[in-house]
Amino acid sequence: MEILTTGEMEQADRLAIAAGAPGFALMLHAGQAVADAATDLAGQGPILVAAGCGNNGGDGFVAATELAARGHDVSVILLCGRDSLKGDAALAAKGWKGRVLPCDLSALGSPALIIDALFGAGLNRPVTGDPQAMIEAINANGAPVLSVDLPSGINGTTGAIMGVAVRATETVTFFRKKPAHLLLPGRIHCGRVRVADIGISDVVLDKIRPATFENIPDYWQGAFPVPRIDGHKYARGHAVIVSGDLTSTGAARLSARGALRAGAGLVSVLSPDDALGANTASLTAVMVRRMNGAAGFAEILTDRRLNACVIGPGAGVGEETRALVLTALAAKPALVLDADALTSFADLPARLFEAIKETGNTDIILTPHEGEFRRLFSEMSNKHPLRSKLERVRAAAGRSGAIVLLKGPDTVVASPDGRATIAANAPPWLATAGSGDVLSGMIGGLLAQGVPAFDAACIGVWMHGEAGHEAGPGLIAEDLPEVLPAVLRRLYDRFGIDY
Ligand SMILES: NC(=O)C1=CN([C@@H]2O[C@H](COP(=O)(O)OP(=O)(O)OC[C@H]3O[C@@H](n4cnc5c(N)ncnc54)[C@H](OP(=O)(O)O)[C@@H]3O)[C@@H](O)[C@H]2O)[C@H](O)CC1
Ligand SMILES: [K+]
Repeated sequence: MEILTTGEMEQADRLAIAAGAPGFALMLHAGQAVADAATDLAGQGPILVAAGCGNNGGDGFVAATELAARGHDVSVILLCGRDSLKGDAALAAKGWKGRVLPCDLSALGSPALIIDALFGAGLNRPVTGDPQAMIEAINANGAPVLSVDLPSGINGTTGAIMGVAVRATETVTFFRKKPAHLLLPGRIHCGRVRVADIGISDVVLDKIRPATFENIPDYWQGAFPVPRIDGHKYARGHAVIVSGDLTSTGAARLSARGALRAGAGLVSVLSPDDALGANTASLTAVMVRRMNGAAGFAEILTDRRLNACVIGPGAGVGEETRALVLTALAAKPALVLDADALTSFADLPARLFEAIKETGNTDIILTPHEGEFRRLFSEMSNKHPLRSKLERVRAAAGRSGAIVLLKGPDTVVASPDGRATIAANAPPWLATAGSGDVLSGMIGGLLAQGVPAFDAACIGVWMHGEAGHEAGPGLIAEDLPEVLPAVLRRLYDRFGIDY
């Protein structure tokens, strides 16, 4: 499903109006959708609408009018004088026949529901003064809150808090989600998110051509790899995972198991001499192969059947790992660079990015967490506090020439071609030691099966999140590969694949 920035949403609005849908009709639909959600939340109790001075407030007036017509006890507080309302908002306020209370915090009372219609897409600066006091009072009130379009104070495009923001129980947005409904901290402030149809046709998307999508199976169903009845294990690729030395071999084994469970036909751990014993003693279906430094690695990779490679988990930071990465880049298998493979280039990012661009290989994925991202992409990290995670990852993909996957509760995957996805399905307990190692292996396993890199990254992230839910609280990284069959089974059912 497409995600629209507030600018793109305005464009959708304009295109719909140009195609014959009156702007006020859109507002009427929006207000009705808010009223429907409010009825579900408030039961028969009194409802307070806190309205702002723009069209978000206009939606609030329409909802108030509709709810009163349905027999609810409704009151409205307005941030500004009624006379200062303009356009559709003024029209909506005319339809409201009840009293409008002045912006007095004591007027909030003890409603069964507060409808937050203070600011939506038009928020353009930090919230101060009366609106700030109103938002703080709404948060302190204790009543459930239904936000119109966005929790007031949240920037729709970045998900950032503009000084202070409403904490909603539920948010009703219109036509499509905005980045703030998925990116943190916005997502936390939204509560449940409902997307309402307000009469804008999907045809407008042909003109807007959005490049951001929610990372859900519908988005990548066409790229999802299904083993063929007439296939064999060699048709499902051979992923190789580079192991660290004797002191750190577990990460590569976790990664390898992730690759195998994600469906790679064959998986090998490439092991330095000193770690051969440790690796062979603890692997069964995954094979182990001796690898002596970058020269040995180059020789192994001359076998083109080894079509996907993961470097980074437990690899160690320094010149040796840099050499392995440059060797893999030259050999051109599909490649996941994670953890130490990224940190090894923290002081020489340009060297990595130039090598990536020189290969012409488009199947390269960098999978940093926030710390690794900051080290590798220091020029596009948190210097601009209002630059969103989405924008930072897009910029990093453009700069590096690789797919960049920035992990977190709102994992963003971006491609140098501009496409990006945001995932919202990861449970908090997924943030545990070794979890990222399994993810890199799962993506390697998908690459081995010939899935294009951007899709492999998106599928891997989504399945990893689902595996987190499947294993549940208390999960450790070892659980993740073991619950993948259950995740895959549900996907097969969802896609209608026979098995
Ligand atoms: N897009 C659609 O399809 C539809 C959208 N609807 C609803 O409309 C809002 C967007 O309405 P808009 O009037 O553009 O903006 P807001 O209501 O969010 O904000 C109103 C004005 O508030 C001022 N502002 C901005 N930031 C602050 C601040 N921090 N403190 C005080 N005031 C602020 C700003 O005006 P200025 O002149 O003061 O700059 C805003 O313009 C959308 O979210 C939907 O709810 C339609 O009803 C349905 C179709
Ligand atoms: K709002």
